[in-house]
Amino acid sequence: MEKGPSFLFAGVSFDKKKFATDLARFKENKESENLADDFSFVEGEKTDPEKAMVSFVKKRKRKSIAGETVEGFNVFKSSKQLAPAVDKEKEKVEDGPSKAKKELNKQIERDAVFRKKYNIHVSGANVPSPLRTFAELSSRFGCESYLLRNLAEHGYKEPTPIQRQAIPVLLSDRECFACAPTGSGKTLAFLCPMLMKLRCASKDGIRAVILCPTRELATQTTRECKKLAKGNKFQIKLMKKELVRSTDLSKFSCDILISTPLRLRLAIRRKKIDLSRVEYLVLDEADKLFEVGNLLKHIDPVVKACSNPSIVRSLFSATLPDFVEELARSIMHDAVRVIVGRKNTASESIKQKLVFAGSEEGKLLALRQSFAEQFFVGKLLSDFATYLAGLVVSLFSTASLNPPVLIFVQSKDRAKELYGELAFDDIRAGVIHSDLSQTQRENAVDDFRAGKTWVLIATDVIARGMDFKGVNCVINYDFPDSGAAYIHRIGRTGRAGRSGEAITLYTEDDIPFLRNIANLMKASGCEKTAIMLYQHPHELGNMSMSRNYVNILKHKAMGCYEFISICFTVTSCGKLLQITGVPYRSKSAAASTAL
Ligand SMILES: Nc1ncnc2c1ncn2[C@@H]1O[C@H](COP(=O)(O)OP(=O)(O)OP(=O)(O)O)[C@@H](O)[C@H]1O
Repeated sequence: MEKGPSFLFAGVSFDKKKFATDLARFKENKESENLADDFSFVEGEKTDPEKAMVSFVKKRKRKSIAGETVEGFNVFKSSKQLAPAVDKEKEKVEDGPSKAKKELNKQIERDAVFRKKYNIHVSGANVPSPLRTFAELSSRFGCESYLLRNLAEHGYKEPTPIQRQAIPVLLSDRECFACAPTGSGKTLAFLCPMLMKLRCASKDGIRAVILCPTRELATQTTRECKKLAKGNKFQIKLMKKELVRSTDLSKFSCDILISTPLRLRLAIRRKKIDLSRVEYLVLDEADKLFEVGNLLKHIDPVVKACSNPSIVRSLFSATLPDFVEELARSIMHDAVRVIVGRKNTASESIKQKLVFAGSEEGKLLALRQSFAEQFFVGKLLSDFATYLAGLVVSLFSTASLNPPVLIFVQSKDRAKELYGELAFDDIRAGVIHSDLSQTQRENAVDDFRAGKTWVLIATDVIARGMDFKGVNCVINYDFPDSGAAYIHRIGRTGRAGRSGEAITLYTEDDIPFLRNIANLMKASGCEKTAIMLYQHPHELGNMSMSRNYVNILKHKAMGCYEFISICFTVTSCGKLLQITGVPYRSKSAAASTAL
C-alpha cells in the first residue's frame, strides 16, 4: 500500500548497510531525468488535466517514498527545521505533571468549541490555538505596534474566521493550505503573519514572495501590503515589466516581492534573480496557479528557485479541488489544513438567481430590461402559466439593477461586443479583457472603483481575488466554465460580510451544465433556485413564450432546480438587438463536472 509522505518524517533511522544498493542509486543525480519524467504527461495534447495532475502527484509521491528530492519541493526537510515555534507551551506540558496535561486538554477542548463556533475545520498535528482577538497578536506573538495601529485604521475590529486560524498557524512556522469563502479576508491572513515574521526591513536578498495569477490581483495585493506595512520601512515591490527591464535583478533585493508566475519565471530564467533566501512563499488562488499548464511551466521553476530549506509555504483559495489538495499534501511539510465553512462553496451572503433567457437575444433583452429601470412591478397571475404548470406559480417583482454591477462574459470578443451594445444604450460602462494594454486595464479597474463607471464588463481576468468594495450585483451574462469559475465570479459581490446578488443567465445551450451550478447554489444556502422568465411584451401569450415555459418545466424535471418563479417584465424598450459578430460557444465538458 502506498503511504502518505508524512511517514517519511517519523524519525526512523536509515540502515545504510541493509539498503546499500538503494543508497548507491540515490547518489546518482537524476534531477533532469526526473523533471522530464514528471512532466511527460503534457506531451499528449489531449491529456485530461485532473488525471494528469493525479499522475503527477503519484509520481511525486513515489519519488518521495524512494527518497529523492522532488523537483522544486524538498520533501526531506528535517522535522527539526519544521518544529512549530509557538506551541512550545503545549510541548512543555506534555511531559509535565498531570495538572498541566489536564490544562492542555482543556485548552484543546476550548479551541475545538471556538472553531466550531466560527465554522473552522482543521487537520494536521498540534494545530495552534485560533486567535480570539487581534490583541492576541501582541500578547501571544509579540506583534509590533505599527501593525496593530494599521489594522485599527483599516477598521478591522476582529479577525475573520480564516484569519483566526491561518495567522497563528503561519506564525508558528507551519506550512498551511487554506480554503475560505470569497471576500472572507484571506489576503490579511497571509500578509499579517508575513510582516510579523519579517519584523523589520533588511537588504538581505528577497525575503518573501507572493504569487498571484493575474496582474490586477498582484497590483491589488501590493497596495494592501503597503497599507498594512505603513510605519515600517519594508521594501515591497511589484514585479512589473519595467522592473524586469531596467534593474539588474541578479543583485535585486526587497523584503516582499509580489508577482505573477510568468513574470517571475522570466526573471529567474533571463535575469538570474536570486530567490534562494526567500523565507515565505504564498501561492494565492492556488488552484488557479496549479492548473496543469501553469504548474509545469511557471510554478514549479519558481518553487524550485525558492530553495531555502526553512521556507514556509502557504496556499490560499476559495476553491481547493481534491487534486490540488492531493498535490499540496504530497509536497508540503507538516502542513496544517484550514477550511472555513464547506469547502468549494459560494459565499452565503450572496443571493443567487438563475435566469432562463431562452436564447442569445433573450439575454441581451433581459439585461437591457434590467438596466432600463422600467419594470412592471406587479403581481400578475397568469392563467396561462397556471394552466401549464398545474401549480401555483409565484410571480414576483424584481428590483432594477443597482450599480455598481459586474458583468462576466466568456471571451474578449464577447466583452467587446457587449460593451458596444451597452454604450449604445448610454450606460456608463467600462470593459476589461486581455487585449487591452496594461494601462487600459488599470484604468478600467480604477474607473470602476472610483464610481466613474457603473457597469464593468469583464472576462475571467478579474474573476479571482479582486476586491471591489460595494459591488451590488454580478451578472454571469455567459455561463461560467466551471463550478470554481462560478464561485469566484459571483464572489466579487457579498464581500466582508456585506450582502450581494448574483444573476446567472442561461440559454438552451447551457442546460447540460445547469445542474452543477444549481447544486452549488443550493450548497451555499440558497433555499430555492428561482428561475425567472423574462418576456418581451409582444411575446406575452404567444408560442415563443409557451415554448420557454415548457422548457423551464423540462429543466425542472431534469432535476436542475426545484422551484420556479416566473417574472413577466414589460418594457417600453422594445428594440431587440443582438450580439451578432461573436457566437456564443457551448461549454466544455469541464462545466459539467463538480469541483
Ligand atoms: N478582519 C477584518 N474585518 C473586516 N474586514 C476585513 C477583515 N479582513 C479583511 N477585511 C476586508 O474584507 C474584504 C475582502 O478581503 P480579501 O480581499 O482578503 O478576501 P479574500 O478572502 O481574499 O477573497 P477572494 O477569495 O475573492 O480573493 C476586503 O475589503 C478587506 O479589506
